[in-house]
Amino acid sequence: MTPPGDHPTIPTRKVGLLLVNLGTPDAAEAGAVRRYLAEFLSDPRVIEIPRFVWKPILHGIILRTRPAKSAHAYKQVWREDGSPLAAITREQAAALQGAFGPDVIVDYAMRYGRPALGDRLRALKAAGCERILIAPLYPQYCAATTATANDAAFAALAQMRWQPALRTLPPYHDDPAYIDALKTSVEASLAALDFEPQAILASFHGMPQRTLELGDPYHCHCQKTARLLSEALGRELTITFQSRFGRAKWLEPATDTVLAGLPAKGITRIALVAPGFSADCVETLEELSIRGRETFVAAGGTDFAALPCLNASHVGVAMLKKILARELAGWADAA
Ligand SMILES: C=CC1=C(C)c2cc3[nH]c(cc4nc(cc5[nH]c(cc1n2)c(C)c5CCC(=O)O)C(CCC(=O)O)=C4C)c(C)c3C=C
Ligand SMILES: [Fe+2]
Ligand SMILES: [Fe+2]
Repeated sequence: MTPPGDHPTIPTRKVGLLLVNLGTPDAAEAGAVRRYLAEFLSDPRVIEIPRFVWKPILHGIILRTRPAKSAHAYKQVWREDGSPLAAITREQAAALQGAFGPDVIVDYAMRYGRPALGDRLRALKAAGCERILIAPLYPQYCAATTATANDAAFAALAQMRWQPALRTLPPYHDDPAYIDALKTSVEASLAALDFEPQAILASFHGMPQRTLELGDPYHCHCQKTARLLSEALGRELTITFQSRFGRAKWLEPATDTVLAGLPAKGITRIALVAPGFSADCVETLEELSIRGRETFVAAGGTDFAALPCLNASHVGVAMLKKILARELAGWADAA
């Protein structure tokens, strides 16, 4: 039977896989950084204080002072193809295209900035995806990252008459495939160094201490990843938390404080790994690799190496393929 003229077109059935990362400015310029920070830091999942207290601070102080400082940081790590975080996430999506068979369309989005999560979700739906796996690429669950990415996906669905079925990637902080990929990557990076580190630091993005008390599992997930990675490597790891923001108490010990204190304890040769970041970004390339090194050397350190994240490396992509294939089970078989 021919459908009536106003009947919606029904595209071929597909499955969508949307990789999601935090977000990043469109350019390493104060204006673009201000737009990005305004969106990011207005998210109540990120800043958990009453809006009437936070808004004047954000608009009266932070957005007047921070963009220029952050733009300077972004300028130092910016690539020809854009922000490292967006460029690497794009590479990860490209490397996974076709990995789950011809009926799975792989795309990527940013929670803040572009490509916008809602836009890419609607594009997958328009391409015929009746089932979509949202994959926030955060190994350790955190309300400020994982939950807000999922919130944005559900908010986009709330606007749809004909919704796709949705799955979300659970945290993978203790997944053997993830720990194994980290171990392989860290061992290869260590083998390429021209010095023998006396200590390895595992630096995770920090969070306000209060979020731990409110029940966020992030701190425990970081501890477990570090313990499992340390066991896999057969050597001790010192866990630290970086990127402190604002005046509240954040998780400790702080990466910069530890870096400044190690040489006085006779530790002058170190390697630093950032297992919580699935892609290198301003927080690893500028805060750790550039400023972290400066802090360590100024305190008397002699040898410093910030190891690369898993990124779109062979082991990194193989790990993503494994954990994503499991979440796509019943929807699509890995090719
Ligand atoms: C209160 C502020 C912040 C919280 C909470 C927070 C949590 C959090 N962030 C990441 C991962 C990333 N953060 C990145 C940048 C970044 N983070 C904050 C603040 C908070 N993050 C700011 C202000 C910025 C921007 C950079 C700057 O101005 O210093 C990035 C990199 C983005 C990029 O463009 O490269 C990532 C990735 C996690 C995992 C997390 C909670 C666990
Ligand atoms: Fe952050
Ligand atoms: Fe930072």
